[in-house]
Amino acid sequence: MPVITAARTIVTCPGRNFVTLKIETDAGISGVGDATLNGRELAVDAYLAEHVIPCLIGRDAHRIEDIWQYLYRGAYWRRGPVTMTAIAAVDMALWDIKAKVAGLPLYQLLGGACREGVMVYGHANGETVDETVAQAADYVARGYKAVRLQTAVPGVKGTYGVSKDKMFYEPADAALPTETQWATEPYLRTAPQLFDAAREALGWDVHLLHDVHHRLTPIEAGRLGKDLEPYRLFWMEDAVAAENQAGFRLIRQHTTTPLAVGEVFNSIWDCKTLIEEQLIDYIRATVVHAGGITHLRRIAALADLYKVRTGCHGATDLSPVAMAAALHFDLSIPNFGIQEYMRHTPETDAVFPHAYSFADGMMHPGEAPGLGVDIDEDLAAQHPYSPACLPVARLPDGSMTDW
Ligand SMILES: O=C(O)C(=O)C[C@H](O)[C@H](O)CO
Ligand SMILES: [Mg+2]
Repeated sequence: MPVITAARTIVTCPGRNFVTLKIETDAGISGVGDATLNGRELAVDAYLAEHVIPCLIGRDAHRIEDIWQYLYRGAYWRRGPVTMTAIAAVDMALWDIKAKVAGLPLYQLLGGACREGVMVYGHANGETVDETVAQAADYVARGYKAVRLQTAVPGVKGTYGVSKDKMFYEPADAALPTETQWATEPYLRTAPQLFDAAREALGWDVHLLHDVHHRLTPIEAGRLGKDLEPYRLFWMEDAVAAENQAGFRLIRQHTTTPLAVGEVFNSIWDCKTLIEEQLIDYIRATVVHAGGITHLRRIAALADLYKVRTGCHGATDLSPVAMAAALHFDLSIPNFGIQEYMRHTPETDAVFPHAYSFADGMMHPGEAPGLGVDIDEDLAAQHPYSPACLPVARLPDGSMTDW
């Protein structure tokens, strides 16, 4: 059995902040796990360093489930994004070690491939409907089978999802939260125009997705879902604040547009009602924020009973370590739906050399043993941590709303 001899976190900022956990064993084999919680990176770093790492030393690295239970139950204060991101990092690193010891890519240990590749969606965004549709066309030309479209709402400064840097959208942009605006009525008028233009230009052979980013009330979301029905979206994401799960019952009564939610969920308990009552179609809980591969497999198994498919979060704040873990998971589960894929910058890719690849709209984790991703610690050290927060949003009258 490989015994855990040391563990440490590496905080680096190759364009954006990432926290990586590295666990070492007496077998000379180490594993990596992503511990990045966007805008709150140092909270997880401290949680790992102060409360988790001391508990790992001397344990059998192969006992993944037992260590998961030990950390989850042992905290007494269960769940929450900081705790579950820390546990996720440990879990990913232990699966990495186990698969390296076996000499197999991780997906083989998870039951083997259920499909040839993982369908991903990219992000198209623009200041105008035309610019956004042109961006989407660019993604289609690059082989993408699915594209998320977000366009600026006229008169709304800093509309969610619209960025100057088209390829590497990163909302955590300042040491203190940037103030953006939100106005629901113009948004509800603009979104159907966007998808009308998109279908007109792109046709029907590409999946179109949209993220509402928690902005609407349930009845507004029902109206938007209904207005978008003619354009046959793959999904409408985060239509209401995810805490208000009863809101999804109301949305369901009004629209057949498929619903996705869950990027901010951190445990199966967040997903349970929505899945069991079949209030959603895609669960977006992700490997780094929902307790790692061990816990996400449990969520996917529950979802499979109700024909709910996965659509894991995959924004750039998930490091290449989490991206690799997600791809092994996606390849191995029966009820995979789609995987979000926002490309990392070349600086990030250099710090995290990886085996996964993209071709023709599909990704594959590769055949390297383990997760197939590493961290170049010398290079990481050249990019020191730089504080960056997610934005906040205000309504036209100045009151705070959900970002
Ligand atoms: O990728 C998405 O769907 C998002 O909503 C991106 C989030 O705003 C981002 O990951 C927050 O850290
Ligand atoms: Mg989202």
